[in-house]
Amino acid sequence: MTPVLDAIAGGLVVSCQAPLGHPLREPSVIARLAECAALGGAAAVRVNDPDDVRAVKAAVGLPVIALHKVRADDRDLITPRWDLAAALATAGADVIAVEATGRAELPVAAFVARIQAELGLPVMADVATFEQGAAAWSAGAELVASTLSGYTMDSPQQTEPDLDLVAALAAAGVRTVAEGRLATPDHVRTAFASGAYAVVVGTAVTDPVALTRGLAAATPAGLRVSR
Ligand SMILES: CC(=O)N[C@H](C=O)[C@@H](O)[C@H](O)[C@H](O)COP(=O)(O)O
Repeated sequence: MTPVLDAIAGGLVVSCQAPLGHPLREPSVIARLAECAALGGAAAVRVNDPDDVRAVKAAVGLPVIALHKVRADDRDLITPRWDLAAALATAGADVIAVEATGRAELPVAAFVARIQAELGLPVMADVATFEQGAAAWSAGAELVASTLSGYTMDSPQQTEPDLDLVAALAAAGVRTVAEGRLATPDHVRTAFASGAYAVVVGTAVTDPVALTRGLAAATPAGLRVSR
């Protein structure tokens, strides 16, 4: 087992990301979010794009699970190309997260094998369904994450985390990371009770716009606006 897998076992990974146009979309700010995650007891952070990876690596000693989002017609794809994975490794990534839904430029087995062989890094396969997760695990991905469930046509659309997917993958012996819409300590506890190896939380920790929106929507003024 690689040391980074030991480091995140049973732990919280904080996803420190900000989408294009977000006021926090600036590497030095993302690095500050990663510092907060470290102070709060995170086992690792998940970070988008090489500039942010470099800034975070300079700021904290935590392992970095790195990805590079690419906008497609319907949604962001997670590191769908080899050149993006290689650039993340150069920036200091400890784990490469990849699109494992069949929409990367390489079939999952070839992509995973190339990252492991040429970059020497473990792979987190981001999936939406059990079949994709089982295939990525068979292909040798060190971690399989439920990241994309709810964001594809072939996965359940829901506001809650897909802990059924986490439970099914874990029961099949897959080293499974619960990611996507986890927002409360109860979600975290339930994810581990479902067999998760680690959990990733993003928005609920690092997006004050989303947090404000949720609270504002509960005010009389917010309720009037949303009607
Ligand atoms: C679907 C997709 O593109 N997910 C991205 C993956 O890196 C991020 O935008 C999410 O914030 C991350 O997965 C954590 O999830 P949540 O923010 O729900 O805790």
